[in-house]
Amino acid sequence: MTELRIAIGADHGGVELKSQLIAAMQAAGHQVRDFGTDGTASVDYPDYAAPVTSAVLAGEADFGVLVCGSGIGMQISANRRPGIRATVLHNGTEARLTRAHNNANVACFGGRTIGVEVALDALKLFLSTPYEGGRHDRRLEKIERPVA
Ligand SMILES: O=C(CO)[C@H](O)[C@H](O)[C@H](O)COP(=O)(O)O
Repeated sequence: MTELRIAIGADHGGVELKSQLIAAMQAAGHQVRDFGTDGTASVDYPDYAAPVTSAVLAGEADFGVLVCGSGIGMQISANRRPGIRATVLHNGTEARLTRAHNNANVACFGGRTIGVEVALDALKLFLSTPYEGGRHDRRLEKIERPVA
């Protein structure tokens, strides 16, 4: 697999899974930039979605990975930023499809809702599946276009 630059962040509900995802990505040869959090003290997920999505939008990271209790708060926060396409992943099929069809650039996980093996499988597929383009370009352009 090509070496990728990954920005990752989590709140307290995702910190354990974050460590496991980092270890797997580093073992696969990817370059990982960890924006925290590093402990189980209660924090606010938007504070971690912000620097990770900034790194993706600035071109400093190829992909972002965000983990909270459910993945949902991170997904909502990340998708407020134009140019970010973030998806909560529950399995490998969703990971493959959101790359192939949606050109997703941020993968979100629920540290309290997904098993580590399923998360690792989904992340591997997310990072290795290319965007298909073609008819999907038209739809992604419509997402970015202001609604009249
Ligand atoms: O945003 C979320 C819910 O959609 C995340 O799961 C958060 O991690 C969660 O809300 C944090 O909850 P806590 O009770 O403050 O630990």
